[in-house]
Amino acid sequence: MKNVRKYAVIGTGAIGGFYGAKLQRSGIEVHFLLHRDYEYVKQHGLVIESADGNFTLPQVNAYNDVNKIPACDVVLVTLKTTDNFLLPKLLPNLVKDDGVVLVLQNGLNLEPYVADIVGDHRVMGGLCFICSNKIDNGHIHHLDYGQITLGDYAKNYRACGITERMKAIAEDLEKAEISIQLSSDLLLSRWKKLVWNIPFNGLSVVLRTTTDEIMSNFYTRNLAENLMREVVSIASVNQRYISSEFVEKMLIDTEKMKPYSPSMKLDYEAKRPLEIEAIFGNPLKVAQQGSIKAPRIEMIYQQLQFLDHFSH
Ligand SMILES: NC(=O)C1=CN([C@@H]2O[C@H](COP(=O)(O)OP(=O)(O)OC[C@H]3O[C@@H](n4cnc5c(N)ncnc54)[C@H](OP(=O)(O)O)[C@@H]3O)[C@@H](O)[C@H]2O)C=CC1
Ligand SMILES: CC(C)(CO)C(=O)C(=O)O
Repeated sequence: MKNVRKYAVIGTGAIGGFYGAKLQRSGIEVHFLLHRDYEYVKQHGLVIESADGNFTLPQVNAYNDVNKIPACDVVLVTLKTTDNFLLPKLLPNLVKDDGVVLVLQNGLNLEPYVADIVGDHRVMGGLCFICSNKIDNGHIHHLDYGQITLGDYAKNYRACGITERMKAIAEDLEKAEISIQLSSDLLLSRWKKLVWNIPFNGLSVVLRTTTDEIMSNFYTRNLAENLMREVVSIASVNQRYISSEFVEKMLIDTEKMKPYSPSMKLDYEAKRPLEIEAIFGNPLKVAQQGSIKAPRIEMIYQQLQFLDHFSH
């Protein structure tokens, strides 16, 4: 991988717009693929209203055709996972031979899907701990947090330690004032994130509520904890082991969080498709493979399917 890296952002929304804009602000060359607000962003650029300080980029490299973007060293995938069916068309010519596709989405088994398109050696994953929303054309509202946990990918999610290319990308992101943690085991990090996303993304939609209300009620706090424990038992099918202390910490951290609507709740309110398969369906497939019972997750999966079917 070269010393000076060129980035592409596939999906200039809440997280792609935010991280991409920070990278460009730090002096890195970034190319943004846009969708409905392409004309607007081409003319006016991006506005980032952020808890870390507001800033504007009056000019960005905006595209509505992936074929016009030059081949890049790092391609950030920041579409909703419900749009991942687009990736076989978007990725092959965009990533350089020695480049990587960095999958920044929520969910499980996203990297193997991308690896089938670009090869196992050109994939990396990242877990975003950020509260952000795209509120208008070219306008991102970043509310809180922002750290990315980066992990390299190898076939079947073999843990690959801290690689040189991870360090190189982390350096770019840190220079752009994005906080980074390096994970030596991407699959373990994905399961740990699901310990949070499965209860809170699911319950906030099904119960039309926010994290603080879930945590303040005896019954829903218990339900969240039991959902977390189901996630932990499914992870063991992948030989990834998560301690009870980790579950406890997640609960305590969530209690301390400002009241929040997770990304799936924002999607539901905006009548956008819900990321059910990536966050619930794929973990449930692993449960099935390992003959693990996860009745609460399964029920939320079924309820979400119902809500998603009638909401857009
Ligand atoms: N938002 C958050 O705080 C967090 C999000 N995540 C995860 O990050 C991922 C991205 O989520 P988020 O940023 O919120 O999603 P957004 O919906 O804000 O962003 C996705 C972007 O993809 C664009 N897009 C859709 N179709 C196309 C297309 N055909 N070509 C080009 N661009 C397209 C959309 O454009 P348009 O709107 O014009 O269609 C939109 O701007 C998800 O997996 C989510 O779970 C993880 C942690 C926190
Ligand atoms: C954990 C959280 C809230 C952001 O870090 C998230 O993943 C989401 O909103 O889906």
